[in-house]
Amino acid sequence: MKTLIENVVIVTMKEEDRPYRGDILIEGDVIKALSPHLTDEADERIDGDGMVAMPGLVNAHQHTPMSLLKGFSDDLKLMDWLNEKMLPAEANMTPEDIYWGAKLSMAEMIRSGTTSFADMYIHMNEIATAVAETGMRASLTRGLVFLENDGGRRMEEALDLVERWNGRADGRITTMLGPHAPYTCPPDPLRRVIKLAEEMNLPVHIHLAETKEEVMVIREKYNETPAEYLYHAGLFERLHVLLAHSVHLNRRDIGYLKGMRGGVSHNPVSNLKLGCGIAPVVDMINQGIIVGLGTDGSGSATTIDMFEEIKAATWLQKLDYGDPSVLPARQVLRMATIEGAKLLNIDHQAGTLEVGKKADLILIDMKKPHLQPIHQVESLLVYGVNGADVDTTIVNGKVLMRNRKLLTINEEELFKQVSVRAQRIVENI
Ligand SMILES: N[C@@H](CCSC[C@H]1O[C@@H](n2cnc3c(=O)[nH]cnc32)[C@H](O)[C@@H]1O)C(=O)O
Ligand SMILES: [Zn+2]
Repeated sequence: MKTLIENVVIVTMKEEDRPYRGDILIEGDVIKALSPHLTDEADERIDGDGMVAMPGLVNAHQHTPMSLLKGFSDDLKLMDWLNEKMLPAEANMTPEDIYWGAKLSMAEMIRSGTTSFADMYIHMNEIATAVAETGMRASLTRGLVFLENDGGRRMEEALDLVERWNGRADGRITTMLGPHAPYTCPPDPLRRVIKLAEEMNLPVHIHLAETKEEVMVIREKYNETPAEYLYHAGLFERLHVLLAHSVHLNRRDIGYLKGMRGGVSHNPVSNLKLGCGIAPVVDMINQGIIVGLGTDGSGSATTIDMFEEIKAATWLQKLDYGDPSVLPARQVLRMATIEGAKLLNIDHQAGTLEVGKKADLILIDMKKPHLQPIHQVESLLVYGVNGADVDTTIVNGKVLMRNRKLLTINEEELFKQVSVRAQRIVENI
């Protein structure tokens, strides 16, 4: 199958490239050619006039089934929100609920230009099934909490996910191990997970230093900062690690992360809404730490439109530094694409438009009052575009949305399922 996208403004997101008008040839699941003018025959042609083509966005931190909990308990502090609302609601969720909640998030992500995501949750078999069906690319993790017991069952589920799904769905699914956070993982189980991840050659996905409260709790328990705690457990020695949040890091903490494999998912909308603070994004980047963007679950962020994260990320750093030149448009776009792909360990496949990479790309319709005229495409992509401007979403060479119509998800059925399920889940909370 060959698809030719013609006469489109191409933003490759490669360091050395600048936007240019041209054609893109997709053959099977890969980008076969990118050029100002192609003359190839194709089975399908897409007229790209008035559109911008860019790499699909990478959402580096998600809890997809939490879409069922959006708007249910806003304006609370993180620990109250988590312990009193989210965890009891999660206890009421059946595997089928998880499947539909995950699908709801995927519908929203495809609609707003996200092509891959990193997910940490429960009932991962159902999430993986939804990924296989919707056609997205994902890195999946069973969250591991070791508070009231040794987490044995959770560990078994984590390994079951790896065994069943790593490398599956045409290679679109990969897996990580997911010790949930410093405050839910005591030293012994944390070290066990680290050792296992090293033996199995799996990356690790974990929350870090999201709130001031967390810093206090870890100080009381271990007389360390959360970053020190992970460092001394050996997390940054060999493993590829995806750290979510990393809001409250001091200079020494950033030093511990320096040179690590993997990096940080910055989730500014969730941090803003939960009043967590402003992550030291520019300081981390200056130390060579890779920083990508994520939404966190819709339970906290409400919407999972990565274009909102793009705006929030750059606005926050500009405000924090009192300097509009920090995190310029191009850099924040790279965070949402290639840097995120590095975090998911899929940068050999995704994150830029390049011949030989998988065809994960989006077309953005610029024929809108808020996106005309076009002086600098990259500036408009950051400060102007929102998720609803995405016209077409392609993952692994397959078109998942065209002219804003979803092709792998039946939305009518989806909305029916989620409204009934969402009601039931929160009934007694
Ligand atoms: N609670 C599960 C395991 C963790 S899955 C991932 C967890 O992260 C939780 N979560 C979602 N957003 C956040 C956040 O911002 N910080 C910390 N945890 C979060 C979410 O509610 C979910 O429980 C169990 O008992 O087996
Ligand atoms: Zn999270």
